[in-house]
Amino acid sequence: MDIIFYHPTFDTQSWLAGLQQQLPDARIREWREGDDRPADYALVWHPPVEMLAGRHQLKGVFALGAGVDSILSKLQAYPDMLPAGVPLFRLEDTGMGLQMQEYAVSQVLHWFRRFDDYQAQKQQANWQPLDDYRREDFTIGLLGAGVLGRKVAESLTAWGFPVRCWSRRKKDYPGVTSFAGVEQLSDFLNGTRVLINLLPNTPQTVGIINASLLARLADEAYVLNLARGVHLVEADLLAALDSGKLKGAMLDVFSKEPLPVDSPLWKHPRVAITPHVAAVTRADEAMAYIAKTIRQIEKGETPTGEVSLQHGY
Ligand SMILES: NC(=O)C1=CN([C@@H]2O[C@H](COP(=O)(O)OP(=O)(O)OC[C@H]3O[C@@H](n4cnc5c(N)ncnc54)[C@H](OP(=O)(O)O)[C@@H]3O)[C@@H](O)[C@H]2O)C=CC1
Ligand SMILES: O=C(O)C(=O)CO
Repeated sequence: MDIIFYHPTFDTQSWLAGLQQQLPDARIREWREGDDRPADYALVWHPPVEMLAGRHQLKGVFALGAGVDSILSKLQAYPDMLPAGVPLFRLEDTGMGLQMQEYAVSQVLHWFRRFDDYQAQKQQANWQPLDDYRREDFTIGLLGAGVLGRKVAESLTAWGFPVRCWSRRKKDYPGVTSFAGVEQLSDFLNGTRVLINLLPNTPQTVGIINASLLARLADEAYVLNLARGVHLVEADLLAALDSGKLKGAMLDVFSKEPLPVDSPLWKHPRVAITPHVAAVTRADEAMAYIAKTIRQIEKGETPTGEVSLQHGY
């Protein structure tokens, strides 16, 4: 079996070596411009169109991340990039679930224990105990309840917070109230104090966190965007912070990355920023997952993790 690999920033040699250990019988090579030799599988991130176009013999393409929006948007522009019938897989969790849990739990607790207020008081040398927040007033709402959203929901129910989720299809997760579809979005938002976004970037979800959505959250709400920058209308977020509707926001992803130095988000006292690091691809776990999936395909089994081109995630 032949496998081609392309990632613009990963350490290609260590990936090739690691994959070889997982799949000792495979011939694995870095794809370089002009390489049109046969391949059974392609492992990619931001692939050049010519890497995949015309490769009808591929048995699978693996995105080296959880979100496939960059590949699918390229596919919109170049529909022949992924030959018809070739399945596209993405990374399901592979260590990202735990990272998302760490991020979400630490920030929710930061807001719940009012560390943002105490930090502001510290600037004024102000020694002033504040009223505790109550868990029942701190409902967490997860936009997106897939592989990562579910993990984050689990970690927050474990801390005793009321947790609800919103997805396309209804969920039955222990301790989590499920809302599904656009018709239940308002009910989901009503009373949500901390909104955590883990949706995929699709035509239906772009710009979903906008002024009208923010207005429906509980007062003094918080927003944690862990998914994609295009989900959030940054100007609407700033307006909601300045009006007092929102108390704080923590953003890992931005409509333009790196976030431009002149973005007002950098200077806003109630916006915290991380540079798209909420959950990164863990090489060992990703390689083990890809190898397992390839073995399943080779045995004629149906693995999970295939992207629905119809739904865009
Ligand atoms: N910041 C970072 O470092 C990282 C960000 N990400 C982002 O997180 C996203 C989520 O990842 P993951 O959990 O693995 O993805 P999944 O595909 O497993 O989950 C997506 C969830 O969104 C729901 N959904 C999709 N479209 C809609 C819609 N139109 N209306 C309502 N719900 C919808 C799905 O509903 P249903 O369950 O019904 O299908 C599902 O619950 C990725 O797409 C990526 O963009 C991922 C990794 C790292
Ligand atoms: O895997 C993804 O989709 C990411 O955003 C990684 O940072």
